[in-house]
Amino acid sequence: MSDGEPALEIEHLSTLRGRVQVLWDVSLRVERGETVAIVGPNGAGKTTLVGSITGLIPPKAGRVRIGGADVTGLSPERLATRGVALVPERRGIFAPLTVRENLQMGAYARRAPRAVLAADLEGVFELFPALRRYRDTIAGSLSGGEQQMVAIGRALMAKPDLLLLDEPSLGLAPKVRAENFGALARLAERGVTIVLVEQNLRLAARICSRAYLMQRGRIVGTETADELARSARSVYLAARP
Ligand SMILES: Nc1ncnc2c1ncn2[C@@H]1O[C@H](COP(=O)(O)OP(=O)(O)OP(=O)(O)O)[C@@H](O)[C@H]1O
Repeated sequence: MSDGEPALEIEHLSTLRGRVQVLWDVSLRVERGETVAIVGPNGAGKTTLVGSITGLIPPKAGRVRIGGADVTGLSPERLATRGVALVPERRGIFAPLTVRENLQMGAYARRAPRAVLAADLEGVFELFPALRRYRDTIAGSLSGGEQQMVAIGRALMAKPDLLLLDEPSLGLAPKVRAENFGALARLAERGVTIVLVEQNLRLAARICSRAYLMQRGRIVGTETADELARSARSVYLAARP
């Protein structure tokens, strides 16, 4: 990644799913060290946008730049070597492997010395103490929240320049959700660049400094964390009987 360039820059991205256009002229920019949310209702196109950034759903038009380098349409594997780590919706861990093996898989492309990898593993265990306890447990047998810790930990083992998370609050009980967002907040404080795709505005506002709002495949506005927290309150009040 070159100095001074934004961590992520998307310009005029349009993407089809089958024959249906799902993303329309999406542009956004995330500076290094920022934590930025992409929020919007079901079907707004958030997952498609993540897929277009990570090469799973190559765009029809537009550009994706990571640290100034054009990575449009690169495969997820190639993108991983450019410093982008994805925590996918529904987590995508290796269920038959142990927690430790899952975490080690995250570092496979790094060719770092053993001592460095051991220190990084220790860093993940410090962030998620539950994983230290379960390091030799089969990951598939853990709770949803713990599996998400594994997925985030695995992404961190890649030492990413950009951490992308797709709906990390999905389907989790409030307590473990709060724990996991606490860990993300600590990562944000340490200067990890985070792009968080989220439907839960209140949670997004807790860790992000600003947000892009998506609706029907377009970016329709931006909000600061305070504005986002206020919108979360008004959505909540509007939903009350
Ligand atoms: N394989 C597909 N073929 C055609 N249309 C699709 C396909 N997958 C998704 N879509 C449509 O694309 C639109 C955006 O979906 P996407 O999953 O990106 O939204 P989202 O904001 O991530 O929503 P969610 O929170 O439900 O995941 C939706 O209207 C959806 O119906």
